[in-house]
Amino acid sequence: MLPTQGLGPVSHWKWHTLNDPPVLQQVMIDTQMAHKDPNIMNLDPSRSGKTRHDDEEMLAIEFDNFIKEKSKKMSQTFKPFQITMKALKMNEQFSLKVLDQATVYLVFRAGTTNLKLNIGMVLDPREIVDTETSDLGDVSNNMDKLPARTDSLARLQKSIAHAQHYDRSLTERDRRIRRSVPRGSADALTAAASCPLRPDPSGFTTPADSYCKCSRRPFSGNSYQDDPSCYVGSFPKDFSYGPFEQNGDGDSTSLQEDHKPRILLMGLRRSGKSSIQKVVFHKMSPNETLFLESTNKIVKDDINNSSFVQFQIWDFPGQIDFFDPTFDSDTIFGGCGALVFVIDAQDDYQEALDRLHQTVTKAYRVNEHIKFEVFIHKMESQRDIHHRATEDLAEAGLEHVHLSFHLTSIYDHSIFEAFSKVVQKLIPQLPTLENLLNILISNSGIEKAFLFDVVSKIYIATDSSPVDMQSYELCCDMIDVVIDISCIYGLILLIYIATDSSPVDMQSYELCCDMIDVVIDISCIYGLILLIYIATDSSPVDMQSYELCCDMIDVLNNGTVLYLREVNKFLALVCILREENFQKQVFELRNKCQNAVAAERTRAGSPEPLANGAADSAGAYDESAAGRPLLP
Ligand SMILES: Nc1nc2c(ncn2[C@@H]2O[C@H](COP(=O)(O)OP(=O)(O)OP(=O)(O)O)[C@@H](O)[C@H]2O)c(=O)[nH]1
Repeated sequence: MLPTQGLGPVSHWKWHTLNDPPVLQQVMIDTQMAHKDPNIMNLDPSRSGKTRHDDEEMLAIEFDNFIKEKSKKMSQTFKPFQITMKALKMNEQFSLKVLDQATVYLVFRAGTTNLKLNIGMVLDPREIVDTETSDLGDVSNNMDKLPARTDSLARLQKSIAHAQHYDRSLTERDRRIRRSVPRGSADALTAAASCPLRPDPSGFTTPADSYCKCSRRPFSGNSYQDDPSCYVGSFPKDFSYGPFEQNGDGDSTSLQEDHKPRILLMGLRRSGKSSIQKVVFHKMSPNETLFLESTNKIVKDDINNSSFVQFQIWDFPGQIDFFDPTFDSDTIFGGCGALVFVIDAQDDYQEALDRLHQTVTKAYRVNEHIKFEVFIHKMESQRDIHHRATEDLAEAGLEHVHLSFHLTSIYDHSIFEAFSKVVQKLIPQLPTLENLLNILISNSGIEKAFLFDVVSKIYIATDSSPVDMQSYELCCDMIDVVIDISCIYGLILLIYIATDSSPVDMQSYELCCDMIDVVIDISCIYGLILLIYIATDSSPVDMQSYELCCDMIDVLNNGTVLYLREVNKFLALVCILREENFQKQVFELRNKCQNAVAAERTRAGSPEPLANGAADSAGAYDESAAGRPLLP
């Protein structure tokens, strides 16, 4: 407590047991007031301008007492005690009212203003050694104990932990963003943000122009030169395909005109067709699908905004009747690439199997090239369904018709995985893409590479190594994080750090700083690089991203790096690789960049940076960083 002039020298109340009156003690060592707030100091006019000189002898005595008191406290066993209610006037405005350990009111009264703050808490006596300097945030109390005794305590603990983490990360972010001395890397970031991925295809660029055009500010939507509508560097948050188009079943003109691959969603009523479509392509959360109304006409959805995923999905009503004369099976099945039949495995599926059989035979007669995909949806009893469905077809003489079965649920990533496979079969470039990814991983130490459609999170292609669900989920989570963060901050570059609660060590921190520099350097030349580097705990940018990252941490705490590179507005390459391989790649890439810059300068006949400051990639490239080892 800060005394006023009338009260005496610097002193504080010491309150050892709540049943004894607190004792006012003079403070010799100013432990609590290392950073004096001038505003508070001004409240005491008697001390203005004066500095208190410490009395060496008194300090020595107090220090000695302090040690003795501390050791006594440490050996002492605390016993729980009953508290008698107490009120204590501290000064003219403040008073304290103690009801029990958890209810201690600090009351402020000034005129008609009356404020009350509960500062009580139940402390764990085994952990409190020093009551003098403990801060509320420093001591653990009953609420910190895990596992929490009740759900509400658990929620409270989670919120507190989140809030503390959030607070720490904000401070950390602030510290990093508001550097007092501008650094080269900040300029590099500006330059990188304005750098197109590819040189101007028109060819009318000077050598100096060919890498960067930095007329744009980093946080605005940057564009490809060949596609002004494409953003580089930040996926918009409200990322989705165009409006959900609802054409009635009579719209046959547009059916014939449209040559995009068509995917039909069929199945019994309430099997989950519309939910699948909404969750995968319209970002609906699974819980919201509970409120979906039954579909009563064919709903056509154009998935056409993406560079690769261009098709239509037709969602059929569950009760569709193939024998109805208005059902034009030639038009419907004729232009169909894939037919996804959804079976609700939680329901009695005999009827669904009958309908599957009926649908496949009808469709096959019209179009032999249809890919038949069966989603065994909502559950795991796929074996029986699989067996009986193929048996039924064989009995009808259609044993050569191939059905691909997928176990799906909208409540996990399985529905995205299954849809990825459906879409991949419709992409003519798939073998080339797979080949390229195979070449990429065999030359780079990458363990798994996915080419993602970032909107739907279905993957267009992957290398030929098996896909495990966990890696796929990780990559999906990463896309979510990147979309969240890039749209909040418009940053093109991110080193994202998260792990368990182990302390941050300086070495990993410095390593991350180095990596930021390196990636900025590279992105100056190669355009956009988005990177999530999981290394240590710090700096989540927002709660949602933090939670997503937490999910990833469980898997990625063993030196694995997730790497995302935006290919264009809708496509991203996401790779999983070992940390040491990543270091190697980054290092090699950096050397290549350095050589490229040097070659470009020689070609331009200019030993100086190509253009000034942030407006030029070469200028922004920090050469002193090039020879610096990545690892401290
Ligand atoms: N448990 C579970 N429920 C799901 C899943 N997918 C969808 N559902 C639920 O199934 C119900 C029916 O979903 P819809 O998408 O309306 O089914 P539909 O096949 O389009 O139905 P119709 O339009 O009548 O043909 C909804 O309550 C969904 O929440 C899933 O994977 N698991």
